[in-house]
Amino acid sequence: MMSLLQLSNVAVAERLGPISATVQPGELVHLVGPNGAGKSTLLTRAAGLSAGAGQIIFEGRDLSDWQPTQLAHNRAYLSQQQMPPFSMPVWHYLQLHQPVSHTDSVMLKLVDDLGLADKLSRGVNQLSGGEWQRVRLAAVVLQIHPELNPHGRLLLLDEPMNSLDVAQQTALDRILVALCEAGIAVVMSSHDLNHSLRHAHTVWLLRAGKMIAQGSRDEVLSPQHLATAYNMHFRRLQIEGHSMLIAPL
Ligand SMILES: Nc1ncnc2c1ncn2[C@@H]1O[C@H](COP(=O)(O)OP(=O)(O)OP(=O)(O)O)[C@@H](O)[C@H]1O
Repeated sequence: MMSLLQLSNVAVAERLGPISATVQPGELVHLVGPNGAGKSTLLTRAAGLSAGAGQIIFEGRDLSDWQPTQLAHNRAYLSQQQMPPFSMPVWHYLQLHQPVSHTDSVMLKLVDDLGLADKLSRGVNQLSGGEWQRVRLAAVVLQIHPELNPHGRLLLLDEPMNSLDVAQQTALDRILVALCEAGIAVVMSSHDLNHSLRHAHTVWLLRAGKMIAQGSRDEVLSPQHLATAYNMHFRRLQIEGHSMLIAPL
């Protein structure tokens, strides 16, 4: 089977690489590693938003051959959170990002699932940090939503759980699971190792720009690999059928 996304010796100056990895349709990849490991650099490169060495094949075509407008139909990218430097109502911001021009039932359901129904007429610069993060998430999900866009394939998310409370994190988890079940691949960075240990299909562990382990969550999030990445000696326990990582004090 052809991979959806294939990274071959991808590198960015001395900050990242060489990284080789593949992503399959419907796969949920968690990108983990210490601050400065290169997670954001890898995501922007995979999104086609920065240049560097190596090759990226997306849907069978070299990423550098894609036009930006075409790419926007097939993949969506969420950068790390910044508060908006502009003002517009939430509903308008969301309409700008969805592939259909009318207010669609998919948008209304997503807005409801993310607890934004009573914020639609609020200005985007008058939201709390977590509310603005949920609006940004709704926008990128709409961009590639399988019910609105037949071309949507890939969602790249840089620390999507930032600023979300635990209920909102769970709501987002459900949305991501449903997207993966519909065949969308998700690659997201995260600092919550226990969340990755529970939800990721695949984990890529980066340290100092290098991929030090990639594979199933159980293999990659082992105390041995984590000691190499973080220089910390985690313990892994089984609690009510779930694996959990306990950090040393
Ligand atoms: N614009 C830039 N120019 C030069 N170096 C940069 C730039 N942005 C980031 N870096 C460096 O590249 C390396 C990787 O940074 P990156 O932001 O990709 O890490 P990260 O894993 O996403 O970190 P964090 O967990 O802190 O968000 C770091 O050493 C960082 O200092």
